[in-house]
Amino acid sequence: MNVHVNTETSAGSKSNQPEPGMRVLVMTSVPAERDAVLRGLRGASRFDVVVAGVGPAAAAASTATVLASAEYGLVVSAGIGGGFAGRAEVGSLVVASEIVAADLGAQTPEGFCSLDELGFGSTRVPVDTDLTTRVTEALYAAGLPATTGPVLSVSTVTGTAATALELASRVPGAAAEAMEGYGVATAARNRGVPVLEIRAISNPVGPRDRAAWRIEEALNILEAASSILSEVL
Ligand SMILES: O=C(O)c1cccc(C(=O)CC[C@H]2O[C@@H](n3cnc4c(=O)[nH]cnc43)[C@H](O)[C@@H]2O)c1
Repeated sequence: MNVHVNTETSAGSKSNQPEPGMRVLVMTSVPAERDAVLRGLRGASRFDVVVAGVGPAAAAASTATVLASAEYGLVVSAGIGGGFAGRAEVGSLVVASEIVAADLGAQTPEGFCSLDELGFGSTRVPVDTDLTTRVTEALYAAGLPATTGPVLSVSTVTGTAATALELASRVPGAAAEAMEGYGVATAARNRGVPVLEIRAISNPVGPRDRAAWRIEEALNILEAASSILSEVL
């Protein structure tokens, strides 16, 4: 885990409504995402930005470790992600309206059965609607192409049109896909800390074409979004 921690002490909130002046923990999966967020934040001292690693397990474990060591009023899962056709174009931003573990469940002859349907808990972490709306509107007002919708967390990056369609029908309105949000959100929920997820879209969700991922473009828009976050949070 690669930690960029500021040294100020905290008076963070554990309510569902983050308080003004709270400390904010931003979790990314890789150093390039962390660096983009840090460039955007331009030294804003209330923010700590931590590299968690790729995937839900690394994200949950790293977030839990950081939250055990300091008080935060908000946790943000931030990075690049895939965009669902017709919902989020490459180069745009998605702010999660909810964070959904879209492949957590069981395959059955009748189709996918979620953890919820199996009776083992919830695959959805709600996000405070007012906060999501405030952030999305601030991004939009700053001229950034931002939308809100469910962001799916998956353990396997989608690589076929069939899987993209299946996920979109499993979660109506699905806007983006990434790998860490549910892990970050689960750790935050366990400590009663509100969570946000923001994805800068680097690729469409669908047939795998890794060479076509527009990572630089997505990192640039993640940087721009982070500069707005430092003002609105
Ligand atoms: O190679 C690079 O320079 C580079 C820079 C920044 C990030 C990366 C990653 O590969 C990050 C992996 C991260 O990206 C998320 N992601 C992006 N697109 C998708 C997708 O279509 N489906 C699922 N996840 C996606 C994911 O959260 C990964 O952790 C490389």
